[in-house]
Amino acid sequence: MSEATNIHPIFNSILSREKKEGLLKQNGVVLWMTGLSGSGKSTLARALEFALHDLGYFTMLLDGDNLRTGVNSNLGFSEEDRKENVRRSAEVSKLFASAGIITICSLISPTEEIRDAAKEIIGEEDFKQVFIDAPFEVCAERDVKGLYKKALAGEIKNFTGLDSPFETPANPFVRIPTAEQSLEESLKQLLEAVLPIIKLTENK
Ligand SMILES: Nc1ncnc2c1ncn2[C@@H]1O[C@H](COP(=O)(O)OS(=O)(=O)O)[C@@H](OP(=O)(O)O)[C@H]1O
Ligand SMILES: Nc1ncnc2c1ncn2[C@@H]1O[C@H](COP(=O)(O)OP(=O)(O)O)[C@@H](O)[C@H]1O
Repeated sequence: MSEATNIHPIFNSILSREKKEGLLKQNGVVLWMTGLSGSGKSTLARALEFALHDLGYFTMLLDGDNLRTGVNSNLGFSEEDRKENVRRSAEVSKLFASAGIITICSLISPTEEIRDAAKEIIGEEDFKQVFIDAPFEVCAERDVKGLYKKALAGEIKNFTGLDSPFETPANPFVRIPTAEQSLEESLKQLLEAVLPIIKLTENK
């Protein structure tokens, strides 16, 4: 909630979103990737961005780890901080999507409440939830950054899936089971889901 008073927002620009989407020849959207650490969010987000770029789409990738070095640098991993982390990331994503950009936002965003809050900010129409699904044991086995080893040794507190919850998304736009298929198959599945919604609709 804003703490400032006497604020009078105007539309950012009189140039409409439709005009921008028309120029870019695409529909702006937020592809919201959720999943455990090590599930494959960043890997797939990067692969998707390259693939879309090669197909002529204009994209922006917002990755949780990266956002935490900048706009979210004062936040940790308590429930309150994760909520604020997701709130800010959703607000930023919304700005990019409103400029017609295909925005890939990859954050653990561990609970339904947190993801619903992101959906509320971005708007149901633009919010497409991509569940990157890999079991805790598989992520711990991959242990890309060595965080599971540390968390299981008690060196990291509030670790997602261990002493901090991760809730399975009830109704994702698409679920990508990365423990059951290759990166190439995951990317293909993701592209098949995404391409129909980003193709420019008539009259723009
Ligand atoms: N306690 C704890 N739990 C989970 N993850 C941790 C933690 N501490 C640090 N990290 C690193 O932070 C990355 C997750 O940040 P997010 O902003 O995506 O998390 S959240 O959406 O606010 O829950 C996460 O990145 P990914 O592995 O890409 O998910 C980790 O690199
Ligand atoms: N089908 C798949 N899709 C994405 N990543 C996969 C897949 N299969 C195995 N992996 C591996 O899993 C790891 C996921 O790590 P990362 O992308 O950093 O996850 P996250 O961003 O969710 O923490 C990478 O080492 C990646 O190569």
